[in-house]
Amino acid sequence: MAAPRNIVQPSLGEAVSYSMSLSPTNTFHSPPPGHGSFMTGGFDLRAAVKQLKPFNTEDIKILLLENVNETGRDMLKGQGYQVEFLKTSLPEDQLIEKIRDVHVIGVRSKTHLTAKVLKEAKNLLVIGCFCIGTNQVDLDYAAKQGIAVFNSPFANSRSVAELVIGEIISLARQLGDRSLEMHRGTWNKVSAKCWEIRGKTLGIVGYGHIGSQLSVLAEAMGMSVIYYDIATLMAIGSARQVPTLEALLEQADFVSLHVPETQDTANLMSAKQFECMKMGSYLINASRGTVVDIGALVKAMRVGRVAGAALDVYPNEPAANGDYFVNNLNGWAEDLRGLGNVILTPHIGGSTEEAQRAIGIEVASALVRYINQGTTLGSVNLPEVNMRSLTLDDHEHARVIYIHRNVPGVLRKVNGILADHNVDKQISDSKGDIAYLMADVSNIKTEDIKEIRDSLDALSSRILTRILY
Ligand SMILES: NC(=O)C1=CN([C@@H]2O[C@H](COP(=O)(O)OP(=O)(O)OC[C@H]3O[C@@H](n4cnc5c(N)ncnc54)[C@H](O)[C@@H]3O)[C@@H](O)[C@H]2O)C=CC1
Ligand SMILES: O=C(O)C(=O)COP(=O)(O)O
Repeated sequence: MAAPRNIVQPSLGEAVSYSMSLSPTNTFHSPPPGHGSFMTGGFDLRAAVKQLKPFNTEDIKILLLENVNETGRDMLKGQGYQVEFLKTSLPEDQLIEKIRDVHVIGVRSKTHLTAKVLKEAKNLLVIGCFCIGTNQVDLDYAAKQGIAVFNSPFANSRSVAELVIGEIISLARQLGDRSLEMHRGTWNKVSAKCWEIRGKTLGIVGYGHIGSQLSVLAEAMGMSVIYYDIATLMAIGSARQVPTLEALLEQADFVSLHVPETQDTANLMSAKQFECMKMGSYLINASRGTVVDIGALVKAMRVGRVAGAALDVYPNEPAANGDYFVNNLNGWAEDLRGLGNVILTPHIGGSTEEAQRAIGIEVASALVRYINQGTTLGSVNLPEVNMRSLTLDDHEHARVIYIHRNVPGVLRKVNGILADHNVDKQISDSKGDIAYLMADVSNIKTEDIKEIRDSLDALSSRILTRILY
């Protein structure tokens, strides 16, 4: 395990603690519980974050990859941070080179922040996933380094659900093929094996944010909805949960996958599962490429078990736009391209103006709150800790943040260090092996801050110490 770290000023190349002063004009108030949206219960997070204006924000270096929306970019730049923006992801060697220098990185689904990459990120405080999925980040490793990870849990769910509705109709009517034929100059008017979707059964695998949203839209189109999920979940409308994946596959005319990428969902749809599907049924995958065994899908289509498929996601997606589908997918790409009624899209499920704008605001807001206030609300890998804002009209206040291993006796030691100071408020929580403590201390002198920091740094439980003042 890498040595514990303070926040390092990268230009110095040596480990020095990072401190941040907060402007007396700061009027930010922490959001109420029920986070997750930038507008929560009448609380306008965008307006609140706008008012945050800490000193020295220009010391914070941020790298934004994969064309993060300008709403997010603008919000971060508005804080005074140094923001470098790239439209694409980066190959691993270039990513490692760049990540060494930054305090914050913003990515989408293509950038793999593995333990190997994060090991080099000595200054990294926080990762923003400007998307739903967080499978591209080694969340455990990040937590063990005291690096918080935030995402946007549902800002693009509707966009994905709408795309799937479009694909269900497109597959049922063979729209992709008819359009391609017309582009090539061929008029081919057919009705054989073209269907209405009204009255057909949609089987949704994974009934979370996207699956349940899709359920509502599909019922409105006259479909019957069944779903399979590892959790027992409340059915929306007239939808019905079925006990097994096989039960769903045996009944559904259309199967749509909405599970996360996990060990359990790898090749969830393989030869055995395709055999359970109804003859002439359809498959849609807008979840993750690893969920479907492409070779097995091709074979199931060749024997007519699957009459059409729409794929938005693939194993090993490329870092940038360009040639991809040649000699890819373990050699199955050519087969897939040669099949009729297959809709192939380049991972565009969440790519709408609405979704990207909302994600930009939501994730950038979480980053600003974390950088400036230490608030972990919405973090996917650290305990969620929220404390009302620092008292900002008095410079003799400091916020102590101590991320540590969750072992016995830490609070006694930390409170021993803080014992002679005036602790206004304090909160601590843990998630597995990692614990997060915040304490606001008043009437404190600069030399006291250094002493507190040095003492906390000396504790064997320490992962990361930050002091904001
Ligand atoms: N194509 C695209 O552009 C997009 C793709 N996605 C993908 O869609 C996935 C789902 O997104 P959400 O609905 O927001 O996630 P969610 O977390 O709200 O729902 C996922 C559901 O899958 C269930 N699940 C997990 N493992 C399962 C298994 N082995 N079998 C059956 N059910 C299982 C969970 O219990 C949960 O109810 C994301 O993880 C992401 O990978 C998300 C957004 C855009
Ligand atoms: O939100 C997600 O998980 C997605 O799959 C969308 O990814 P993207 O932001 O388009 O790289």
